[in-house]
Amino acid sequence: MHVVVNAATSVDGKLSTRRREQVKISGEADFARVDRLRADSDAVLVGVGTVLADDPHLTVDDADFRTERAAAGRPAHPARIVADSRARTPTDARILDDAATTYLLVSESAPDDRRSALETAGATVVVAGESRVSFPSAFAELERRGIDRLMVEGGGEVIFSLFEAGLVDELSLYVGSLVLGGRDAPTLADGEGFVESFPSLELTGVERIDDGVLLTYDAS
Ligand SMILES: NC(=O)C1=CN([C@@H]2O[C@H](COP(=O)(O)OP(=O)(O)OC[C@H]3O[C@@H](n4cnc5c(N)ncnc54)[C@H](O)[C@@H]3O)[C@@H](O)[C@H]2O)C=CC1
Ligand SMILES: Nc1nc(O)c(N)c(N[C@@H]2O[C@H](COP(=O)(O)O)[C@@H](O)[C@H]2O)n1
Repeated sequence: MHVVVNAATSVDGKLSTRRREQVKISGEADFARVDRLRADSDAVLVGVGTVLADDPHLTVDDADFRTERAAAGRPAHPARIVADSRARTPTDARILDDAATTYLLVSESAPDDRRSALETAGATVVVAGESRVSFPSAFAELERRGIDRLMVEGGGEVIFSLFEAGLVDELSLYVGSLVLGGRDAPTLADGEGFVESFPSLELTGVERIDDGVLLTYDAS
């Protein structure tokens, strides 16, 4: 599976505010680029922290991109995937509507009643890992279900885990021209943090978009 992480941060590396409220960091042209990335993907993944904070829809906005996908025999929208160890996704989350297939990656510790409620709400539940989602085994299962190109949209906990597991192939990072600050605000990669061996990236592109900069990296 080819994994592309995309995120937008402030110049001080924050994904959102200390209140974890969504901030529009990207401008119009960058959101159009993100839409293109979604349209080129088999699935888009976020963590449950992002679902709880943003209630995202994760569908393709541009009708031409959807038509292009349909012409290639693909569903109009990529599948949506939530990493949600304890099945905390609300049953009325936008990600569970019938616009696209939604996979919920849960761990063995997810309560049965929450799993059933989310299945009833339309999710396809995949169990991987004991207390938290094991991305290597979850991705192997997703690959068996036909997901070869995966886009990851955040947040910082999930992105850290994917770097830690060596599962990131590409990173595209839009740096908007604003400062969010806050020692508790989420950053591109949170989690435990690395102390000895750091994932190193190869810078493959620098481009001005809107009033910010798109940095692209090869991480494989
Ligand atoms: N500016 C941007 O591009 C984006 C910003 N955001 C912002 O990021 C914040 C949410 O990020 P986070 O709180 O970091 O949450 P997150 O979206 O990374 O989700 C973390 C949760 O995922 C679950 N999870 C399951 N297995 C896991 C594993 N192996 N490793 C890590 N997590 C695992 C856990 O329940 C964990 O609490 C929000 O404020 C949101 O607005 C989110 C996405 C993109
Ligand atoms: N690329 C990007 N730029 C920003 O400025 C952002 N705030 C985000 N956030 C991500 O977009 C998701 C919202 O998706 P929908 O519009 O609801 O489909 C949000 O959940 C973050 O993953 N991204």
